[in-house]
Amino acid sequence: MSAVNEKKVAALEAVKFIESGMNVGLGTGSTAFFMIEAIGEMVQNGLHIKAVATSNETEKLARKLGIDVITLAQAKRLNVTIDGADEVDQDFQLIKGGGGALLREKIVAHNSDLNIVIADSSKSVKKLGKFKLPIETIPFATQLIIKELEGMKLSPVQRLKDGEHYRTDENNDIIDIDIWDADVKLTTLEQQLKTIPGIVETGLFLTTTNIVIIGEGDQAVVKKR
Ligand SMILES: O=C[C@H](O)[C@H](O)[C@H](O)COP(=O)(O)O
Repeated sequence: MSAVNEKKVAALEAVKFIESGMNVGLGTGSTAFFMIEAIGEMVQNGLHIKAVATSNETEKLARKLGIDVITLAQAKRLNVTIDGADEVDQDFQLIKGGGGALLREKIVAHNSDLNIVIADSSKSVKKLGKFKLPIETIPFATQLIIKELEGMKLSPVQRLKDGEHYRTDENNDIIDIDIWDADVKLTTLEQQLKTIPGIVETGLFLTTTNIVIIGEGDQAVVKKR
């Protein structure tokens, strides 16, 4: 079975956790797409939920499918959030942000009682870091942060789109860094990065995930923390 279908297998398992009356966080990306599509269908069939979107793209899709989208402030707290990941390890740690949505995704995950991550089997790794870690930076500081990250031997590369600097929904930059050979623990690395002024957030999600659902062929493998 192709990776695209494994994404759908994981997504369809995850939406079983959703019940009427819930506030639901909607992730971003090609895996989250299948989850949003499934929720749209459930709403058509009578499910009543309110949703908070982690990106403009997700919000647009959700509204198109008839899902009631509210702000995080209106929701106050989320019952469950379902989101994708670029990599997930055995300890429920993630790299996210390949699609540039890491900042809102991390805020939504932090404000959610239950965080479910869905992925195809290619995303499941023993060690995080083959995927370059995205970090979101304030444009005013980006070039100096790149110099600092070069000094930390993290091979920073500013993300581009159509030859221009990529801009997030919050109008920030993304720098992708190589953490594969970083000789510090991920928690330490996260702390080090967050102390650099101008780094708004990193794509390391180390503690928020409660459930990981991996599509393996036509099976959904559910792992609970
Ligand atoms: O910024 C994007 C998000 O973190 C996505 O959830 C992540 O990049 C995985 O995306 P996809 O499901 O398209 O591989």
